[in-house]
Amino acid sequence: MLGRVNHIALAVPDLGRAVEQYRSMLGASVTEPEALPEHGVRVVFVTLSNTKVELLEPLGADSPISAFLAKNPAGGMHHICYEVDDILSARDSLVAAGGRVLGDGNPKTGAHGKPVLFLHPKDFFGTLIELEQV
Ligand SMILES: CC[C@@H](C(=O)O)C(=O)SCCNC(=O)CCNC(=O)[C@H](O)C(C)(C)COP(=O)(O)OP(=O)(O)OC[C@H]1O[C@@H](n2cnc3c(N)ncnc32)[C@H](O)[C@@H]1OP(=O)(O)O
Ligand SMILES: [Co+2]
Repeated sequence: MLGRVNHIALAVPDLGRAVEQYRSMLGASVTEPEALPEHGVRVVFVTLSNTKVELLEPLGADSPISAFLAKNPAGGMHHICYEVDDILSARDSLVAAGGRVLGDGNPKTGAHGKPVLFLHPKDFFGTLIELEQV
């Protein structure tokens, strides 16, 4: 079912400071910030030769990353995103195996304009998983 690692996401308390730090201290190539109200985040991507690092800052009162940042005020690793060929078939086989798909179970359009779903971290050893159809 799983393909490549599409991205690893870090929740950060201050996106501007995180971008500056990645650029100045690590010499990283970082995309311009984008607000994604449907996901409750502002996001940039650090582009690497083999994958991407997604930096996330809360957007709006109901951001899904606010509780995580309250528990981890300095920021931290928030999720890992795996690519799948067919997200609906991946969802259906996960649910049949007893996995929990978050939200209403229907894919949303993610940061790359592709369908995404999230899987409960308690089903995967404390790691939130995002699936992205490529
Ligand atoms: C940019 C768009 C898109 C993309 O295309 O890449 C994105 O990546 S958007 C990223 C943000 N969106 C999401 O995270 C959506 C899915 N997330 C959720 O539905 C919720 O955040 C959650 C995972 C269900 C947690 O909900 P919350 O209300 O925060 O519940 P709790 O705080 O009670 O947490 C329950 C339990 O789970 C632990 N937890 C929470 N978040 C994580 C995490 N990221 N990694 C590991 N564990 C996590 C939390 O600590 C609680 O555990 P206990 O304290 O032991 O009960
Ligand atoms: Co993501």
